[in-house]
Amino acid sequence: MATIGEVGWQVLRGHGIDTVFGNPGSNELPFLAAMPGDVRYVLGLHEGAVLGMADGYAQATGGPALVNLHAASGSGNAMGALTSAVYAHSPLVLTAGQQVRSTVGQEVMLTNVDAAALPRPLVKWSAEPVDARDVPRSLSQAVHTAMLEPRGPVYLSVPYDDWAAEAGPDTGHLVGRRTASAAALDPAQLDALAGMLAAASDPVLVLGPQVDAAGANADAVRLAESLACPVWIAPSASRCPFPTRHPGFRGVLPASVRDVTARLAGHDVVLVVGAPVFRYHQYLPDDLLPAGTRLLHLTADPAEAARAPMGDAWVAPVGPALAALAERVPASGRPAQPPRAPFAEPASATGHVPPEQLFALVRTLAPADAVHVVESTATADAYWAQADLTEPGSYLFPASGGLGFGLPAAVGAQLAHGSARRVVALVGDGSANYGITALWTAAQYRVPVVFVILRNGTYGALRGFAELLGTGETPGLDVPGLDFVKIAEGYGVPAVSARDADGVTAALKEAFDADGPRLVEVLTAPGVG
Ligand SMILES: Cc1ncc(Cn2c(C)c(CCOP(=O)(O)OP(=O)(O)O)sc2=O)c(N)n1
Ligand SMILES: [Ca+2]
Repeated sequence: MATIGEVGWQVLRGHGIDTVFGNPGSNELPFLAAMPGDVRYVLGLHEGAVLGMADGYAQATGGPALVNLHAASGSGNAMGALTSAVYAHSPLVLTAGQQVRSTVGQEVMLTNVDAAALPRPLVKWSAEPVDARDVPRSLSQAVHTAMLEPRGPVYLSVPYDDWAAEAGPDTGHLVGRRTASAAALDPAQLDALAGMLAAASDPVLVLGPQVDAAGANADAVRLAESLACPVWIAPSASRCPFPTRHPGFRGVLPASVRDVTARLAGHDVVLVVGAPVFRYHQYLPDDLLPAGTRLLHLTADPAEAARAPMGDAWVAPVGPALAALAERVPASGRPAQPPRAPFAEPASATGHVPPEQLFALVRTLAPADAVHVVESTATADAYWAQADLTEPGSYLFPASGGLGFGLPAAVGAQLAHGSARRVVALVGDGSANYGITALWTAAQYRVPVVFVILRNGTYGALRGFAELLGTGETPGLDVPGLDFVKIAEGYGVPAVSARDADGVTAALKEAFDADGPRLVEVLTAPGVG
């Protein structure tokens, strides 16, 4: 008779899972011993990097992505990265090894106490099967739950003696099982939405990560062109759902009530698609909407619809809904949006490369369809001023703002894209440290990410918040003395440092020509310590 481990892996392989991101402990070894030979194990040196790699991989492939962590300590290390995965609706299947089932109650070493409670509320579902014979069905439930709308991470803790147990006779039904999210807006709902948009005198679209995750960017363009309206990306953008050089594109909405309301002023109808309403960040209170503005909200996530503080919401997968609205909404007759102004020539400096100049160099030197994984938190305006993103899946940012996403997610995304698309990571010298061990995985597996570290010697975004909050010069705002060339080389990634445009140009050209990972440290501020 087959073992639980053999059948469990048959269930996972039946879903096309051929890669595991992990960091093992003794509790995980029996699961890994049963792993089929055609499954790739990608080792990360810290579980935060493991989770971040899996998140980048899942967002690039559409998922599911399998993660294997070590009991409570490994799961705990991954929690920071999980705060982004849950808001990114990333379909991750987290598995964690548990001590021998009969010893858990006495809390022997490496017991994951109350394992299913540990990752909540950062997962859609969390469980530890009450009997070894339920492990294969629980694995099946985990994959289906992660992939059904709204997608999201799940967690399954499995006592390590379960894997050798004998599987029951009925597990064969699990391997071929398929589930699908079929809910959609009905014709009356679509007609009502299309009617409100067509009747609007000055509509505006606000698009979120679900649009890009659904690959519905082109339908968003069709709808925007029918309406001849401006288009914003929703605040705290974790993906880019609309071509940034399209005439209608206006940028990313700022992340405060006051500034969102100011940007929406004058519009009588706002259609938000595929984003929460809204992921504000800076606390600057004001009216939630301009007077006379109606907000319509379309999302796949019922929780986003329910918790929004204003507007009317419809819950359905956003891809089919956008396509249907693009079909239904007639040309408005308004003049098309004027072409975007050419890129501004960014300022240069002596002894360092200002961020906007760096982003302009990346735009001109990276492949046109490069995937940008960004985690440089004080340079967003400069980045979007120079962004030329067209394809779906071109941009990833930590969805919860929890740092440690950038370097690992870039490795995961590049593993997903293979030779089809290059991934460039644009990460601050503060953020880089939270996921730095991903450099080792990139080196060991020869994952050709181009890592660009923006070195300004400070937590720039916190300096911005200190100004906003009037907290002055608090401790913990500067990160001097970090040598990312030595750090990178210590993890096996060839690296150079550059402090002028010629140096950056030469380094990026070499990096994008390389068949392995490269790191380019760029001094982006004067007098960096
Ligand atoms: C895990 C974690 N720790 C701390 C923070 C707080 N934090 C920190 C420490 C930031 C500074 C990031 O500095 P950077 O060098 O990466 O980029 P900038 O210099 O461009 O801000 S932004 C921010 O929200 C966070 N978001 N996530
Ligand atoms: Ca910095």
